[in-house]
Amino acid sequence: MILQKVNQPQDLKTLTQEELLQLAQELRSEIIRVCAQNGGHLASSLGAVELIVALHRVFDSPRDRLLFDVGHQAYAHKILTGRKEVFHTIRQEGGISGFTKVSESEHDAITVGHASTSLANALGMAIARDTLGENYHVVGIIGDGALTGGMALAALNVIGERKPRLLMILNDNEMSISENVGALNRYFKEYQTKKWVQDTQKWGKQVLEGISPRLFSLVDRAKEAAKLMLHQENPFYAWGIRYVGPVDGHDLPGLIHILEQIKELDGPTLLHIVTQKGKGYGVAEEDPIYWHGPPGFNPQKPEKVSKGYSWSAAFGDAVTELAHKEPRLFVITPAMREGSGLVKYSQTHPERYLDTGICEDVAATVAAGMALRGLKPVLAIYSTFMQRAYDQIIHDIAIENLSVVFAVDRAGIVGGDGATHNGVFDIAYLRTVPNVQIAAPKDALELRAMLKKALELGGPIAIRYARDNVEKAPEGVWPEIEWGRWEVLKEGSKAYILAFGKTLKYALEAAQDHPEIGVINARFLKPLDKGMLEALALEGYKLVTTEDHQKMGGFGSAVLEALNELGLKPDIRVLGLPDVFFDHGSIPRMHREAGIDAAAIRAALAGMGLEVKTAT
Ligand SMILES: CC(=O)c1sc(CCOP(=O)(O)OP(=O)(O)O)c(C)[n+]1Cc1cnc(C)nc1N
Ligand SMILES: [Mg+2]
Repeated sequence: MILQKVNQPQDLKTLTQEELLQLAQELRSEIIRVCAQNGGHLASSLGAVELIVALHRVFDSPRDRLLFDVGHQAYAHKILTGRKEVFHTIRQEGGISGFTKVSESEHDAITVGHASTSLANALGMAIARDTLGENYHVVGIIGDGALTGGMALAALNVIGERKPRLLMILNDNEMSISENVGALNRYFKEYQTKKWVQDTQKWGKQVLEGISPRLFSLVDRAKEAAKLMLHQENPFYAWGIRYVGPVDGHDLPGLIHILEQIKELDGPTLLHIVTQKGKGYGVAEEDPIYWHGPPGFNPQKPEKVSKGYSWSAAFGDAVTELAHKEPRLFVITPAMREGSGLVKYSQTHPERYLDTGICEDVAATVAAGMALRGLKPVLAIYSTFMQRAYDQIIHDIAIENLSVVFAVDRAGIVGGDGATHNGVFDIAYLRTVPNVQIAAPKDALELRAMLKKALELGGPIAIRYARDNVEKAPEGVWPEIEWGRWEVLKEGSKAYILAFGKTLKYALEAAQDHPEIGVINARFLKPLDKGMLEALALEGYKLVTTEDHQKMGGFGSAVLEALNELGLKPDIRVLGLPDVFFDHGSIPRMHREAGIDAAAIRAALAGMGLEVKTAT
């Protein structure tokens, strides 16, 4: 086993070409083995194995800085940089992160999880290096999906003007999570498949390698330059960035050779490599969408497993049905078709579906344009990724009170993806925006009622739901809902728990066998049900609010502000996430630690003088 001899990147420098090829295979096997037990970003990491081996062969991490965009494809990088003994803990409770993370290793140049940040970060590092008179390489590694993000494209614009010594590697597998989209993606697809590019590459390489590698490399570079000239419409040419490629991203000797050739070039260079997502593992090559991020599986007999009926599926079913009745409904996703439950919708209503690529800001403002011209856009977006559209929500949608429905998925702590993916800030940043309304359904039926009502009401409305399973609602059923009214689920004689969203299940658990404790489905946060709140306070009930969101600025804050406006001071406790980031791990454990679960609710009630069983 070669991997036994490799603990740090410098151990690659002495390996022969055969040993490096063997190492790549061993890395692949280890990634498959660990993803089979833990789940994880299998297909992306398999596709980046040769690239990562070549990078650590040619460059000197941690002196040289390797920045992985999104960071989900970096499993081989983690194994090669001193973490092979703990790689089996990836994404697990107390284990290493599933993305690169600065605090985890000196070899992890950036902490990531959101796409499209690597190039701007790399530019910053290159400028710092040059300003401080230091000397090391900065390499940004970005996928074709991440390159659809505005941040990445804008960074190229600055890089091409400033022209620092910087290497960018476009890992082009034509996939985001779904098939990749966008004009740039289409251009490269044509460009790569241009017959003459492929033929010249293949023929040229065979003939010239027979003569002399030195001659080959000279001609190889001449051909690159010629191609660039021939392809003046090549967008990188316009950006003032030297473009090299496309080259085979699985040809390890070829990658090492070309990286050595371009490593010392001055100015910004983009190396375009073509890879296969899922490379080396049949099922993942055939279906890189499912195997982008599978749960655990049997490595000998890998099969797709259903993860149950989720909130995303409930949303997808509802919006697919609604679109039959509402011809102006139009659904937008920023590159999360599968994650947002939109596969069926996209097949049923392709003419009213748009995948913008990984650009949530663009998606939000496209929705604004649609609303301005008579459509009823529904933007399906994860809470965490909606952070990328904050200004657009204010500037392009809320000021004019445009009718955009935000189907906010993954609201709350999400588990394996950790701090970069938790959806725990959206209430705070949405509720301060005038005209925006915020609701959280308790089940799939209430989701349908809210979606339908939101489309009727108009204005910017966010309907948020967690990364969780939910009971399927019957087709064709569209209940009415009294907008802005909370729902008493359980009467209480002394206290009420006001639960917003996912914590409702904890509230019901806490109130079980306690006739003195009532439970309210506080499903509307903006507008808050001030009438019910006032009545509860005036009647002297003790109150506890709960939410799977930062305590600061969340649902509880809204309740306290309302009570203050009403001039009421009931005995109240606000339970929410503390002012820290939650890493990857078990959601129930993090909820327990955060103090928002049933035990925490009972402890709060006990602290207010109620006789409750505190052990649940
Ligand atoms: C992990 C995660 O959240 C991923 S990985 C991924 C596809 C990236 O495609 P790319 O071509 O860059 O890489 P590839 O998988 O190797 O093909 C998306 C859209 N996401 C979700 C997502 C959405 N939006 C933003 C801003 N960031 C992320 N990370
Ligand atoms: Mg890709």
